[in-house]
Amino acid sequence: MSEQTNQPVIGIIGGSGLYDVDGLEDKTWRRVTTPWGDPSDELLEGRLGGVRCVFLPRHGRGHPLSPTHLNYRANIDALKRLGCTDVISLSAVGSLKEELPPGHFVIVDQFIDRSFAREKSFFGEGVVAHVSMGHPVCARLGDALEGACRDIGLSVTRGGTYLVMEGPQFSTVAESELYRSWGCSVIGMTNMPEAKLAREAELCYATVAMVTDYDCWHPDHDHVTVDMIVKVLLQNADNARTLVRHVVPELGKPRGACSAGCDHALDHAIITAPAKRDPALVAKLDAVAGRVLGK
Ligand SMILES: CSC[C@H]1O[C@H](OP(=O)(O)O)[C@H](O)[C@@H]1O
Ligand SMILES: Nc1ncnc2[nH]cnc12
Repeated sequence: MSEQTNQPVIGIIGGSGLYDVDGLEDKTWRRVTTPWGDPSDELLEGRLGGVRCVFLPRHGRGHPLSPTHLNYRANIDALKRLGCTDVISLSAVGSLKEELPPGHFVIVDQFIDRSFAREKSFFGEGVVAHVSMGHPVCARLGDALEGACRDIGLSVTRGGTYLVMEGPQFSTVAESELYRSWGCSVIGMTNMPEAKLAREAELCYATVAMVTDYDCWHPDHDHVTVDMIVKVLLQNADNARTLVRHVVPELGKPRGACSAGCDHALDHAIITAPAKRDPALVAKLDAVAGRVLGK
């Protein structure tokens, strides 16, 4: 029999417009410190349908943090440190395809990372690791999210590529058209390096990309503005909260090891010989890689 994850714990990262979740029992905001610095905010712990979950507002409550200035490593470490096994990313995105209108949800399955001003790995000098990113999204989580969206009647597409831009400015028309020519479905500023770090931390990760606008390429729609995004976000955020209430009890059922292998991503990733490892970095990796490095 496969290894049991007896008690899955569901992490939820709320993006723009999502600074809390409702329906949580026994909830407390908890400050978490990590070796990588401070996460975006306190983390909200509680239970949904008896399942433990942990919510983190990606940009902090009141949205003080821009995509470039998020401490992605601290956010993922904090979720792992609190015992999360699965992470759902809820993110506002622009649409790069006609058939993905505002209000539509996309369970993306690929990313193109064009961010460039961020710390992208927990590893480095003293402990070098290369994890596989061929399939950056946990298909098991994606299945559950797709099923839950359909159950509650949301308009959803399974699969698609999320282009991660650095921002904070929105794209030029030439950039938007370039990403369209690459076949990308949606554009946003936050899901990388988040997904890479989740993989390094052996967390199952999947994104619900919630379309707010048509970016700037569509001849019949105004170019994206924050005002435009916020208007659509309110409805998207309500739908996302319903989705969370629906999917968390499902994901919290006891299960075997992740069928997609996310929880063993470090099995063959670390190349630095034990004798050459930097003890200070090994210590910082206690939550993220304690399973393979020893606590
Ligand atoms: C406020 S609109 C632009 C902002 O919204 C998205 O963030 P998130 O993924 O956290 O919802 C987008 O990536 C930008 O950061
Ligand atoms: N058009 C867009 N570009 C980048 N990030 C976004 N988030 C929401 N809409 C966006």
